Amino acid sequence: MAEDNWNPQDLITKSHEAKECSYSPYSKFRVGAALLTADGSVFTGCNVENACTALGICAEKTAISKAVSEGHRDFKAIAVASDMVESYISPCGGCRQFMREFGLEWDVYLSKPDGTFMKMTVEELLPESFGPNNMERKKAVPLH
Ligand SMILES: O=c1ccn([C@H]2C[C@H](O)[C@@H](CO)O2)c(=O)[nH]1
Ligand SMILES: [Zn+2]
Repeated sequence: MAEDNWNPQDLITKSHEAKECSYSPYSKFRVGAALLTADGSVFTGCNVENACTALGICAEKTAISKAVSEGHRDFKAIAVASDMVESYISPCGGCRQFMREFGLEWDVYLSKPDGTFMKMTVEELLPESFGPNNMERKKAVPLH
């Protein structure tokens, strides 16, 4: 996906494709995510549940962790997909905080299976948030 020339619909399609890998035998609620980084890479994720149900991980967290663990911290957008046709999938509070760690001014596309979406910034999803700037004495080690 080219850096300055990307189509939200492509990212949304990738999030629905990622949903196909959802491991959700307990909730039967499939979620997929596709995260676009500043250099044009896309990292996808799905929710991964567990018999110890509290240990499940959301699709958004999976995608963000994949990207960060491969050296990406600069994000442009994340698309999120579920099977709900009546309402847009809405990231849980934990995922909103997870997104916020990497900035407030990037976009979240909340989608439906027909490809329609609602676009919100991370800041709109999590106003008045607590973030890395509130932890100035614990600066992250820079990548390069
Ligand atoms: O935005 C969301 C909302 C829910 N879930 C997952 C968590 C759990 O596996 C299932 C039901 O909550 O959906 C996500 O992955 N992302
Ligand atoms: Zn979540």
